[in-house]
Amino acid sequence: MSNNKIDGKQIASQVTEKVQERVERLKEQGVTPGLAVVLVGNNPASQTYVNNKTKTCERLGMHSVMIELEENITEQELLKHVETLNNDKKIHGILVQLPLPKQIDEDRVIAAISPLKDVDGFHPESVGKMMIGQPTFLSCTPFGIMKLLEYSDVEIAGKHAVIIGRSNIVGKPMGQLLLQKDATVTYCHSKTKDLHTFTKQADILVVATGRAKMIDASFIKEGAVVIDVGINRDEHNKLCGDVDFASAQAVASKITPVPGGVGPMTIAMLMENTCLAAENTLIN
Ligand SMILES: NC(=O)C1=CN([C@@H]2O[C@H](COP(=O)(O)OP(=O)(O)OC[C@H]3O[C@@H](n4cnc5c(N)ncnc54)[C@H](OP(=O)(O)O)[C@@H]3O)[C@@H](O)[C@H]2O)C=CC1
Ligand SMILES: Nc1nc(=O)c2c([nH]1)NC[C@@H]1CN(c3ccc(C(=O)N[C@@H](CCC(=O)O)C(=O)O)cc3)C=[N+]21
Repeated sequence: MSNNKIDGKQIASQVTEKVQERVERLKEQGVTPGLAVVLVGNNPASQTYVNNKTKTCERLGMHSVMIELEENITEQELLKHVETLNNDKKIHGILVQLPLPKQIDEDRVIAAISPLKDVDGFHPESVGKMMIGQPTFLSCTPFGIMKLLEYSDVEIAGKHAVIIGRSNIVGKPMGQLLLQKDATVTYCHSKTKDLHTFTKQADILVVATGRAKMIDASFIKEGAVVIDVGINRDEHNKLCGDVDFASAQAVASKITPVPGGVGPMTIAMLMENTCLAAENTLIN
């Protein structure tokens, strides 16, 4: 199996093309969708993602602002910035890049973002709505993975989906979205005993652990679809996923690479969510 790579970059560009059309329609009605990205401190990896986000905005004709704040900012000061953005009519989406420095309570910052501008889908109101299947902003990475599966004609109903990782931003919402499409869902995490037993049953395996190349062919059932969320650096400082791609590709029916898999989809869905937030201002 050599032609089984899912091209996330290509699918992301199909998604952003549709977003671009919606941006043009919004502009005809006098609204330019605007995204604010808040970056605290100078983590070089975060800087790269944030730059990708603002560049994509510009390419699609959207308005974007980047707010860079000192590592030692207080929680109160950060909350003030969020409040200003909540009240800014030119801004439809707010993303506060995570993780935040330790003096800041992430939950409080996320809760301070207006749910109408919560394009990350991290606010408790958005998470709650997602859980009960009401329309809302969906967390960009799991949302992007659902699109990848859709564009790649992967059947979900009745399949056993195994998720490794249970973070609030990737693992947990991923399981919910797959459940809503009638998959049978199993969550694994660092306390899971005998991980192989579970992963070997997976028709769809989503890996989001942050452990470089931890999943090789021995964990994978012949013909499974493998989605690699991880973004790590290997021993040569090269970008790599949580899956050992060369090994896994030989047994998977379809597999996402890193880079060029889930990452570009996360950004595409952020653009779609920002566009939706702007459209909502015309309806409400
Ligand atoms: N491509 C993209 O767009 C994005 C990529 N990422 C990347 O995805 C990865 C995961 O991100 P995120 O969910 O935020 O990470 P977290 O660190 O928040 O969560 C990692 C999860 O993996 C579990 N885990 C860790 N080690 C093991 C192990 N050895 N066996 C089984 N489970 C394990 C943890 O278990 P426990 O809960 O028990 O600690 C935890 O639930 C990272 O590499 C991150 O950089 C993240 C967001 C977007
Ligand atoms: N509030 C918040 N929202 C996030 O969505 C969020 C976050 N915080 N913190 C960090 C993680 C990580 N994340 C990525 C997004 C895109 C790529 C991406 O575009 N990756 C490219 C490669 C990028 C590179 O070259 O480094 C790829 O996989 O092809 C990666 C990772 C979003 N996150």
